[in-house]
Amino acid sequence: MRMVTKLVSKSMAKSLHLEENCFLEQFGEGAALQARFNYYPCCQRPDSVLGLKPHSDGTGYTIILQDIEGLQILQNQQWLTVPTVPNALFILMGDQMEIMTNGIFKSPVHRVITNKEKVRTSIAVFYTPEKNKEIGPQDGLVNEERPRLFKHVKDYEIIHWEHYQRGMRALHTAQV
Ligand SMILES: O=C(O)CCC(=O)C(=O)O
Ligand SMILES: [Fe+2]
Repeated sequence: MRMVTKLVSKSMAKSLHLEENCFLEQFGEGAALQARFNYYPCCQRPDSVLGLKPHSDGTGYTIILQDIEGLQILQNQQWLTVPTVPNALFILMGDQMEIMTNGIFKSPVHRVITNKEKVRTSIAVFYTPEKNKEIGPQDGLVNEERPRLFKHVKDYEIIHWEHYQRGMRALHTAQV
């Protein structure tokens, strides 16, 4: 998984014409990788029961492997289903990547719906900056055309969790 995060972090930096290690440096040597194994049983009332409530992740980003469809992303007030691609990992931006890219990569609200016939399992690996490490918009992404949108933050996932439990987003707390 470390290798995946190195590859993904470098690729994202390159795609924004930044020095390839800049995000890895923000995450720090002690960046956390935590895996959550999700099991969604069949549900007789998928019309009224969700597998996971709408939320954004407080991570840098989250690496997801899913066996069947169920994960949905909110875009323009519409829920879009993330397709299952065999042997593919799905990389979902978290709030801290939105902060580091000064709003260029968006951390989407997502949810999991339930299914009458099929059990669903997924593995979510949460990649989060090192404890006590300050992160913020990357220098090359703040300029006259794109003013700074976010402050520097530290241990953002704590405030994110407090908001999550109340069904709220925390990203506004990092806005300038
Ligand atoms: O089960 C999934 O596909 C996504 C899980 C998720 O969004 C989460 O654990 O934060
Ligand atoms: Fe999530």
